[in-house]
Amino acid sequence: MLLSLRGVRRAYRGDAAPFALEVPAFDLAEGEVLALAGPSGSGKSTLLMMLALAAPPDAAERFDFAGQDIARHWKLGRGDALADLRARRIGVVPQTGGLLPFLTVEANIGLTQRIAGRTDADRVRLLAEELGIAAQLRKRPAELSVGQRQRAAIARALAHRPALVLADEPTASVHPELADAVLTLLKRECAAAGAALLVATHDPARAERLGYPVLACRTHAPGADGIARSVFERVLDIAEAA
Ligand SMILES: Nc1ncnc2c1ncn2[C@@H]1O[C@H](COP(=O)(O)OP(=O)(O)OP(=O)(O)O)[C@@H](O)[C@H]1O
Repeated sequence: MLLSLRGVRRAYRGDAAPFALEVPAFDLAEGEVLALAGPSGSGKSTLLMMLALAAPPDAAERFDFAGQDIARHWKLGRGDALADLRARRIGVVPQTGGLLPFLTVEANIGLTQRIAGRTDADRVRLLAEELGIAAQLRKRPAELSVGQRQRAAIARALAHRPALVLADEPTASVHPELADAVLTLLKRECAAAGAALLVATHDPARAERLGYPVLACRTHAPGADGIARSVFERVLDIAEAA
């Protein structure tokens, strides 16, 4: 199993609208694809940030990723181990590309490789070809169309051969035909690279139509304690689910 979480929780407290994300159980196998669906404010980004090892859980009975005990790393303050895992094993596709404006498209795509200490110019070119942006490699991001930027962001997320790609609403800022293309390319490239893929989306119907299994969260209005809750749950072990 690439990712296995049990009894994980992350909460935002404070007087105004406290919120808790609860993950009683969540499994994702190597190379698996999944769309995470839920209304605005249901905690999709919070879950992705935690899975990107960028935000700690408040509680975690188990949080394993790529054979490592993430709950223990957080508990021991092993920021170096978390950063190293993030750099080598995780790719992120942000909502609007997130490319660095002062680097060429080629350097932007190669950035994840440089951070992971694994440069491979051939792979950068191959990904750019597969994603139809090979002619754009010498340009800066501002000289690309929105769709080309999103494709460059997909290439960058995969350039260092991560085990897991996380995409937070990667189609939120593109028009509908392009949204289909982005989701299709993302799935195809992750499959080709053997990477697992998690995509947060407002639009589960589109994801489903394009062949993504969809995990919908359960949302609960604030109870007596005033805390709104969202629950993401998915168990792959049949014995455990029974
Ligand atoms: N830094 C923060 N401090 C306090 N509350 C926060 C913080 N970040 C998010 N929240 C709250 O946590 C809840 C979940 O937010 P999150 O961004 O994870 O939802 P989302 O499903 O990704 O929403 P959207 O689809 O609109 O992007 C929301 O109620 C939000 O107001």
